[in-house]
Amino acid sequence: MALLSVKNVGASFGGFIALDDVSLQLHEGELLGLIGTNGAGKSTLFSVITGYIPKRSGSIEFAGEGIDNLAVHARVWRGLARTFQVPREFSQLSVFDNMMAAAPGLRGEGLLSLFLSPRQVAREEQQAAERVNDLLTFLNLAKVAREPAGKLSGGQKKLLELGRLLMLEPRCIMLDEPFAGVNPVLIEELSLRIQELNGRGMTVLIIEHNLEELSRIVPRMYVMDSGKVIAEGTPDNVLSQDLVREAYMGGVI
Ligand SMILES: Nc1ncnc2c1ncn2[C@@H]1O[C@H](COP(=O)(O)OP(=O)(O)OP(=O)(O)O)[C@@H](O)[C@H]1O
Repeated sequence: MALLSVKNVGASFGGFIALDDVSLQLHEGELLGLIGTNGAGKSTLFSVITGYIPKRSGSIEFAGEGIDNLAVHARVWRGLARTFQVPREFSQLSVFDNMMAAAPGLRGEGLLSLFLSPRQVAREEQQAAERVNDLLTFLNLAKVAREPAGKLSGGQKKLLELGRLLMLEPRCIMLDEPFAGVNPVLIEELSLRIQELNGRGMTVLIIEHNLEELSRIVPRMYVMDSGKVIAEGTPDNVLSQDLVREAYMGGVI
């Protein structure tokens, strides 16, 4: 069954058509790739799915329900969460505090906390801190937990971004170029973590320009060009198609 179903979606910026009749199915538990040349519309599609950019036509369903009218945060509550090409960490805050800031529903400093007992507030924070520590260990970031996030390498920032996403306890994660600006050792690390998450049942959709690494880990991918989906299938099948080879540098992939 499709967890995420994008049907005939169109989107434009002024008169420019960025998405033209795009359809895509992401199955529960799948690890799916989305590739395409610069400006093909991949990030725009992520933004439309997550509600950052309105669509002009078509429909989007998540877990069997239409989400077209939901705001960004309401889509996140349903379990749909994304990263951005450029990580958005709070550079002055520690890695640990960046993770804590992503914890949903912490009421320690909210008005609601006036009606909760201090013990209840402390328990919630304790639970979030335990989750942060578990995730930092999983992501191999425990050793830099007290460092300011701005000091991390490009790859560690991507791992932190993934961690902040996982704090939301999503059902489906959408990663926008997770390997961009990351050294080969950390690409391997990130790749393993993504595969491990998927092995535990997480549904994953990845936009990536590193076709070699992506092809190694995803069983299936879509290809976009000029706002349209031009191919779908296994990496070997897709990357050998003439239309795809033409889109990529006139035939050289
Ligand atoms: N906010 C915007 N306003 C106007 N045009 C935009 C906007 N965002 C994207 N575009 C245009 O829409 C097209 C698709 O952009 P998009 O970022 O979705 O492509 P992409 O496939 O993610 O590319 P890349 O791989 O380079 O990130 C591009 O021509 C881009 O210039």
